[in-house]
Amino acid sequence: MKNAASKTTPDTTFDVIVIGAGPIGQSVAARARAGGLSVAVVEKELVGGECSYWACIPSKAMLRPVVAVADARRLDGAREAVTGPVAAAGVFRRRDRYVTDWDDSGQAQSLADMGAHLVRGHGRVDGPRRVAVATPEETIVLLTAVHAVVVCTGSRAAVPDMPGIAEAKVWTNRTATDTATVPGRLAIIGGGPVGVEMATAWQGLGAEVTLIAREPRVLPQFEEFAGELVDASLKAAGVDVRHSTTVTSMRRPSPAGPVTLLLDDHSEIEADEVLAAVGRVPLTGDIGLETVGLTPGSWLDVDDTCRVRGVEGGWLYAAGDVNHRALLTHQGKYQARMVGNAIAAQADGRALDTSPWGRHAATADTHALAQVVFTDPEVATVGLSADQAARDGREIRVVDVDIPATVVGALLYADDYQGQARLVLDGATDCVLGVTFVGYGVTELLHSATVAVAGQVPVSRLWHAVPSFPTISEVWLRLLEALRDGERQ
Ligand SMILES: Cc1cc2nc3c(=O)[nH]c(=O)nc-3n(C[C@H](O)[C@H](O)[C@H](O)COP(=O)(O)OP(=O)(O)OC[C@H]3O[C@@H](n4cnc5c(N)ncnc54)[C@H](O)[C@@H]3O)c2cc1C
Ligand SMILES: NC(=O)c1ccc[n+]([C@@H]2O[C@H](COP(=O)([O-])OP(=O)(O)OC[C@H]3O[C@@H](n4cnc5c(N)ncnc54)[C@H](O)[C@@H]3O)[C@@H](O)[C@H]2O)c1
Repeated sequence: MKNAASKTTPDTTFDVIVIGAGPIGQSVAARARAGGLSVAVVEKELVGGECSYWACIPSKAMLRPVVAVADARRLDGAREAVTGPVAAAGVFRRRDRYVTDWDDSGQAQSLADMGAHLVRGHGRVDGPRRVAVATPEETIVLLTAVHAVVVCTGSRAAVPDMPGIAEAKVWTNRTATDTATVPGRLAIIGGGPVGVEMATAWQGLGAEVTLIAREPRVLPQFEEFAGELVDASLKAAGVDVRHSTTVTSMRRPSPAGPVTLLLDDHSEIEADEVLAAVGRVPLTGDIGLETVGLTPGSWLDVDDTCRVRGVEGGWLYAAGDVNHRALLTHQGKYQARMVGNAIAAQADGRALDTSPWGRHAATADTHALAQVVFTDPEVATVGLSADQAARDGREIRVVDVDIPATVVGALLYADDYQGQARLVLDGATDCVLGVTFVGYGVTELLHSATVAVAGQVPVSRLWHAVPSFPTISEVWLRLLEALRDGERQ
């Protein structure tokens, strides 16, 4: 791992201090600089964070070649051109290029270009408006913030507690995205986004993957049909998917030998590596929260402007994974824009607009959260699922369409298209509350749905948004027709 040279400044008072230079910290810095404020950014590892080097970027760099080959295999005429397996070495080279060989000098330069001061080292809050940075040179740099400190320290992989797990040396998202050899057999614990994406990638790269999901289906937090379609496709690709199954212990008697996993049904699985994909833990254990009356190790509880609750003076903010609102890069960057704008507005003496959908309220986190899971088929979803809307006590209308049965553009895209779409409407206003698409090539459709949900577009107006023929986006028309046909019955 290479680090760009450290650069601190003699001036230790800044308008804003950001702890953590992942995508979210960088975005806060950019907005605060755009608002005319001076900014220090503290980073203990690589500028760019988990997302750039061990999460979004490397995982998608590895998945795209796997899915491109699968796409070709779904087309008569193109299928014949695929004459061998995915070349893992080429995929790893591609990934290494996208993570710039884990060298952050380019991203450090971007911070410098925006006029933010990078301080390399471990940052800790040190009482009100102060941050102490333990530098690699073993000095302490004390920084003072005039307006705000923003915690953007992100999260790390959770590792389940069970006998034998320490000796088994399990993979986390880091190993799963920076390893350059394909294990013969890979067992994955957890059927969330990390579990299903990594199962897709590593099975595609040649490993024999077993996916162990605690719930009755994978992707339990999404619409039921999403989990079912992804589940079926993983099985069709050769993944051994076990549902409603828990690993109770594991043993790896020899460090270079295989791992044996004991399951709750008393059966055993042998694997060469095991990936823990069971969620995240906040990186707040050692950032000085106790100096301002907060609990170390906890997710930071924030309001809609991402200001941390319970801190006198309101100078502490938290954005990105660390506040647990939405563990996604784009949603965190959205929060960062709110935070940067709010701090700049307050520094200027301007009032904040914190009303729902206001300029300084991250309303989309709760009402228009968008996410794509890059499996094959992909899952693209925004807003509320039918279950979430019902749990909120809303009166809703739900309509589903079978994409290959109704959308010719989908069939032109893939000869054996698999997919489904769901529209969730507010029964009182007929506005779009949520949309889920599952299918090949649906990722780029998602933003149409995001605009409809965030814009609270009513169905009557959607009829005037005419999708082009013959594209997969004609699924919108089929959803409206299914809704109208349902009304006639
Ligand atoms: C395998 C995987 C794939 C993913 N894919 C996607 C995807 O496709 N799309 C998507 O939207 N999201 C994806 N995510 C989620 C995404 O990675 C996170 O939501 C995102 O990284 C959060 O950004 P962040 O800036 O809050 O935290 P991070 O990216 O974790 O950055 C935090 C930074 O803070 C630094 N830091 C921590 N503590 C300190 C300290 N005390 N002092 C100084 N610096 C500190 C860290 O070194 C790090 O650089 C994925 C996650 C995983 C695990
Ligand atoms: N494309 C994307 O947007 C993308 C991709 C990867 C990750 N992410 C984000 O990163 C975060 C982490 O993802 P994740 O999949 O690790 O977490 P997750 O919390 O979304 O899913 C983890 C799954 O593991 C299960 N689990 C928990 N403990 C377990 C145990 N001991 N044994 C078996 N199963 C167990 C959970 O029930 C859950 O289904 C999520 O918020 C996710 O949205 C996003």
